[in-house]
Amino acid sequence: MSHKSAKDFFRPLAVGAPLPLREIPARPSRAIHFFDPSNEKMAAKIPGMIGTVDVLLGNLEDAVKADNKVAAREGLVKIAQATDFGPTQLWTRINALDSPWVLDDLTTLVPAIGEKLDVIMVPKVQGAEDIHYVDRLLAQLEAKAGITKPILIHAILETARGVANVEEICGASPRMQGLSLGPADLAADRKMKTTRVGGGHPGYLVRQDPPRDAEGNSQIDAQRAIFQQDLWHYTIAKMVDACATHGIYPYYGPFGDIADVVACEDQFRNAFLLGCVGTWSLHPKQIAIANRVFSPSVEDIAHARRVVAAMGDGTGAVMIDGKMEDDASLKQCLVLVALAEQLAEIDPELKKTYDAIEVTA
Ligand SMILES: CC(C)(COP(=O)(O)OP(=O)(O)OC[C@H]1O[C@@H](n2cnc3c(N)ncnc32)[C@H](O)[C@@H]1OP(=O)(O)O)[C@@H](O)C(=O)NCCC(=O)NCCSC(=O)C[C@H](O)C(=O)O
Ligand SMILES: [Mg+2]
Repeated sequence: MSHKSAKDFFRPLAVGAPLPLREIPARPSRAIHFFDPSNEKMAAKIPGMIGTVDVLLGNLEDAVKADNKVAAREGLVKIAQATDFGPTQLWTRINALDSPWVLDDLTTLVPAIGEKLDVIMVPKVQGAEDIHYVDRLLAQLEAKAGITKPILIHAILETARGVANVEEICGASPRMQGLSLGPADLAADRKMKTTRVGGGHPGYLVRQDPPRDAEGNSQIDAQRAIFQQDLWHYTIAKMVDACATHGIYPYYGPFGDIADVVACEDQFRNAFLLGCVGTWSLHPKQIAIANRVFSPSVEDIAHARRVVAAMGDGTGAVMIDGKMEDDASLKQCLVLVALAEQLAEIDPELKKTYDAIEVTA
C-alpha cells in the first residue's frame, strides 16, 4: 500500500498541482481505440472517429517503431492541439518507465496538451513504486504548466509481478483510473506458451471423461467432447476484484486476430460479464464490436427494469417469470440500469433504443 497516511492521500504532490479527485468519474469507455500518431493514414482518420468511439488513445509504446517515437509524440501533440474531442476522451499510452523515451513523453505531453489529456496509460507496471513515480512527476509537471484538473493514471497488468501486486497498484494513488490486461507481454513474462495476442488457445482445454464399456473399462479412444478454456480468466477475475475494491475500472486489452471478429466478440463478452467496463480496439472494425458488447442488451435492461419496478422499496422477495428476485438481484439489476443511463447520455442511438423498452408487469 501507499506510504501516505489517509489524511495526506488527497493532498497534491506538488505545490500548485490540482487537487486529487475523491471519486473516479464513471465515464463510458467501452472501446479504447489505439492509433499510432506517427502513421499519417491513421492520424488522418482520428477527427472523423470523434463521437463514434468513447476513447481515442494516441499510442507511443509498443507497435510504434523506435525510429518513429519522436514523430509519434509530436504527432499526438499536433492532433490534440488541433482537435475538439467533444464527448470522446483523449488518452495516451506512454513508453515504459525504463525506456529512453518516457521522460520526454511526459515532459512534452503535459505542458503541451495536459488540459486535453484525460488519462495516461502506463505500461508494464510492476508495483506501487511505479505509480508513485509517475504520480509525483505528473504533479510537478501539472503545477508548472498550470493544469487545472488532475491527469488520471491507467496501469497495464502485463508482468507476473504486476499481477501479484495488483492490489497495491490499484490503491497507490488517487489518480488511479483503472487497469487493462496486457496479455502478450504478460504471456511472455510468465513464460506461457501462447504466441497469440489475447484470446484463447485450442490446446488449453478440458476433455469429457471417457465412456466405460460393460465391464467398466475406460474407452479412452472413444470420441469425446472437448471444451476450450479461457487462458485469461484468472487474471481478469483478479483484476476485476482489485479494481472494485479500490473504486476504479477494469478493462480487457488487445485482441490481435483482427480478422476473427467472432472470437473477438466472445473474448470481449467474457470480460463484460466478469465486470470489465471496456476493452481495447486495435482496428476500426473492433470499435463496433466493443460498443455492442459493452452496452447492456435490450433484454437485460427490460428485465432489470421489471425487477426494479417489482421490488418497490428494495426489500423482500418476489417471483418474476418463475424466478426469485430479492435485494441482491435488485442490486445486480441496478448495475445494468445505471450503466444504460450513463451510455444513453453520450450515445443518442442507444438512448432511443433504451427509451423504447416497455416495462411489463
Ligand atoms: C493491425 C494493423 C497493423 C492493421 O493495419 P492495416 O493492415 O493497415 O489494416 P487495414 O488495411 O485493414 O486498414 C484499413 C484502413 O484503416 C486504417 N486503420 C487501421 N488501423 C487503424 C487504427 N488503429 N486507427 C485508425 N485507422 C486505422 C488503415 O490505415 C487503413 O486506412 P486506408 O488505407 O486509408 O483505408 C493496424 O490496425 C494497427 O497498427 N493497429 C494498432 C496496433 C496497436 O496499437 N498495437 C498496440 C496495442 S496491442 C499491445 O501493445 C499489446 C499489449 O501491450 C500486450 O502486451 O498485450
Ligand atoms: Mg504490452
